Amino acid sequence: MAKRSMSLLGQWSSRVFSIDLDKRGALLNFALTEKPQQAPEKFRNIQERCYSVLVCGDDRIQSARFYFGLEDLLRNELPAECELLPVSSYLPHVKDSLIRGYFLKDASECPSLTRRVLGALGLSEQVQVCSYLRGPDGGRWSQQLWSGSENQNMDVSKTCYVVPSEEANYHPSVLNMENSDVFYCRAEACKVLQESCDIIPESRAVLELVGKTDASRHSPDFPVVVIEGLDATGKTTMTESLREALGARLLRSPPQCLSPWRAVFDREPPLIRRAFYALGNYITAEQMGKEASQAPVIVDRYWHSTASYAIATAVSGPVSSLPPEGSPLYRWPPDLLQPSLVVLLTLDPQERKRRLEARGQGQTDEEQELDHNLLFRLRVEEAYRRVRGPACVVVDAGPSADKVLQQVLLLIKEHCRL
Ligand SMILES: Nc1ncnc2c1ncn2[C@@H]1O[C@H](COP(=O)(O)OP(=O)(O)OP(=O)(O)O)[C@@H](O)[C@H]1O
Ligand SMILES: Nc1ccn([C@@H]2O[C@H](COP(=O)(O)O)[C@@H](O)[C@H]2O)c(=O)n1
Repeated sequence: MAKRSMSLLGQWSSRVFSIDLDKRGALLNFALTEKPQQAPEKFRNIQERCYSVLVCGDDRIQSARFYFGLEDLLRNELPAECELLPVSSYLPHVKDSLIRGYFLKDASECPSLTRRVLGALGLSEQVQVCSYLRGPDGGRWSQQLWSGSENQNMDVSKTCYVVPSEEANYHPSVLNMENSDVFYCRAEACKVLQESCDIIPESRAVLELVGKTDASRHSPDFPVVVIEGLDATGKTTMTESLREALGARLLRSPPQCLSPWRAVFDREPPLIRRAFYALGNYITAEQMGKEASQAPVIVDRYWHSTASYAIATAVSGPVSSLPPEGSPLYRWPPDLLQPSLVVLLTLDPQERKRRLEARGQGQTDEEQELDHNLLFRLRVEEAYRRVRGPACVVVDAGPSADKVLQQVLLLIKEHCRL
């Protein structure tokens, strides 16, 4: 079978498959071998009819969009008794080797419907379907790669056996984060939007706004202070108070000029959405450079937000599934202007919820996720603390607005020449 995706799949039998059993970090890992083997103990209670659907087309924009819509597509087409679990397949320690998809446990009365749906999917350029069979003794599990023919024939030459695999000491998504979730230079983020111009015409308008000058080495005359934090931690209150107290200019990232297109990019998969926010920082940086030649500048969100949300969303589970502290994934993009000080406002979750409710505004999907998923909130906050260049200074935003303001003013006095 000469499916174009085989180049991406690499050596089939060297791959590890990692099934995300829940959002709490329970990963079931298995590898493949060409010799028949007993199945891992953990697989004994998985029912007979299982499949994996991996998205592995060569066009990264199309693949990202296809994967983004795949869960809905499968839920709409498959019998309701099919359980869907996110699955990643990767070559251990090989950067950019990760392929995503879904692992499917079919408990329906109608196996032929499931096979028909998967057979049709397998014809697509973007998808690789496998089924898993229990051997006659019940102990062996084999994986068959589908040939992609209309009859859902299996390519028997691609049969492999499932064996347990060691748990990786980081989440598999870490392998593909650079230039998929986090962009460490303007050119890489621009490339994504350039590649998406045909399907997202708004990309052109964004690219036109991104300047080309490298202001990173220019040291502004006045201090630039960034205020970061989860939603409702008091960033707006703080940035407006600081503007008044210091006679400062107030900027935000993403900048106002991107507002008309933000909702469009918020509906796109991480690859495109994160590239948009990365570019927002470069536009804000240009504004910072100009404004800081005349007065102090206060910025509501900047690089720490972009990197932390992206990293924390790409992995699942507890804080330990984040890239380890000191990982280059927490570095500052060398071509992005560095602020003089970054303050991270933190808040007890209950108080944050109380303030959100008191404010009574609608929540974005990601805000709702923060509410429902304490682990996600913890990951974002920990990622904030790990980003370097400069590292953030953590301030408890629990006390009264005036007390928190006084504390931040003190920090500005300590860290910046005014
Ligand atoms: N120190 C404080 N004590 C009590 N309430 C506060 C304090 N700071 C801000 N608030 C209130 O909490 C709510 C959220 O604050 P604010 O809008 O400044 O947060 P934010 O971080 O900018 O939120 P978002 O990122 O969602 O826009 C507002 O109603 C604000 O008046
Ligand atoms: N510099 C930034 C700013 C924001 N984001 C993303 O936007 C969401 C939060 O924005 P709010 O307007 O609600 O404060 C957050 O989910 C981030 O994903 C970003 O990436 N970079």
